[in-house]
Amino acid sequence: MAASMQLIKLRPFRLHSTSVPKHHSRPLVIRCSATPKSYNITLLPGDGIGPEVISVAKNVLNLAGSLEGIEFKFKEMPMGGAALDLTGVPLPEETLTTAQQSDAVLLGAIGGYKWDNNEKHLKPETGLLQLREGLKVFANLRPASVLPQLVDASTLKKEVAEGVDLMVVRELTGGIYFGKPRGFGTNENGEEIGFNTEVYASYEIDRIARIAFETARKRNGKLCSVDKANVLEASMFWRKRVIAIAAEYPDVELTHMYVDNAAMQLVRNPKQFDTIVTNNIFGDILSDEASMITGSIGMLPSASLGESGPGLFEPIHGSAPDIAGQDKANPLATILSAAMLLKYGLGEVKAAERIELAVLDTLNKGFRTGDIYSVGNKLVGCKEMGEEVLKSVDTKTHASV
Ligand SMILES: NC(=O)C1=CN([C@@H]2O[C@H](COP(=O)(O)OP(=O)(O)OC[C@H]3O[C@@H](n4cnc5c(N)ncnc54)[C@H](O)[C@@H]3O)[C@@H](O)[C@H]2O)C=CC1
Ligand SMILES: CC(C)CC(=O)C(=O)O
Ligand SMILES: [Mg+2]
Repeated sequence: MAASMQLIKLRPFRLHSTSVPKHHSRPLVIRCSATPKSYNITLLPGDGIGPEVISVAKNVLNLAGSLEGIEFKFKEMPMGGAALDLTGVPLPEETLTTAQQSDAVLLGAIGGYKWDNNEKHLKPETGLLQLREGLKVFANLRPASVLPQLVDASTLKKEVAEGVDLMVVRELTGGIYFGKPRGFGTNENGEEIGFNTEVYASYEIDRIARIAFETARKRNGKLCSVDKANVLEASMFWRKRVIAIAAEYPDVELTHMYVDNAAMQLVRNPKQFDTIVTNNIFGDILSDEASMITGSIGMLPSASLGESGPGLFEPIHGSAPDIAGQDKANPLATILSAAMLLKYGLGEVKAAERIELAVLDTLNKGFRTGDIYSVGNKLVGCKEMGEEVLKSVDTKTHASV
């Protein structure tokens, strides 16, 4: 297989400042690799399948690193429901401080049935929002590409799915998930209500728009901004700011689409899209939708980056309580998140590519977890999939895949 078939079609970059220079033609490179290389990684396994996929991804990260002369010091901290049970809060101060002081953070997933319906208490999900806010990781990159090995796992017809290669750039620390006022109350008729607020300031839109334009420029120069500017003032403002920032990127073709149409177009003709930029909630929803084009939500990794400090890397899926503890989870999304950690978080591109190639090799050999299984392949569990990827990390190089 050609070495050019990258899982993640974007050169590494680090988000430097809100004022990215005009017509920036070089990748915003991270740190130079100095020897000996040692990195502190905070591991946040969380809940449900989180610990299962983190345990596998940690081993893969460790091996890929060691083969490239990199040492990792891992520190595992409680987060989400596990932390709520242990400490009474979903993001203990020590967890946040450890994460902030590390070189990168790898998260499994949080949440589950056990903590549903506890309106009075903090939810595991509150901890995740606090973590993203605490790390100031406003830019969430969610690549979604259909691998040739998994075309038959896509929910779409072969000819529609083949070759899909998208990047969703999701704003991660603003919008309705963070807007105030929020809460429960009563309306003027005395009826109970729940309410949230969608609010975006210009600096929040400008900085994510610049990241999206930079991303599109490094890919194929096409950016689609998804909003609901026909109805929502926050979206009208979003569109106005994206258009203003577009003046800095005359080489990038900008289009706009309403989110309802985008949801439909994604499954009608996904190849019309390359880079999509959108707000927190629309990006959350559209990336889950895009995952099924690629075969499974168990395949999609993500990188959340800020202007400085450690990045947060996590699969886009949740804690999957329906399959937790059964060794059924697909660990590839988390393994690929570890590759993104190496590439975008640490600038360790070679080690990242080792992981990407190992994933492709494992799929080439026919290993499949249940979510991406098709007849003729070998059905494996989370652990065995991890072991197979480990074997491939050990043996595969660019030349041999
Ligand atoms: N970043 C995070 O930690 C996230 C946490 N959540 C939380 O996770 C809990 C469950 O949420 P759901 O809506 O059920 O979403 P989910 O993503 O956990 O699961 C949705 C469906 O996808 C399947 N699935 C997810 N990951 C998989 C994997 N790696 N391999 C195979 N199948 C997989 C699940 O079995 C389930 O059928 C909730 O408490 C939710 O708030 C949801 C999304 C993100
Ligand atoms: C669990 C939520 C806080 C967010 C979510 O679903 C996501 O980021 O994908
Ligand atoms: Mg989500």
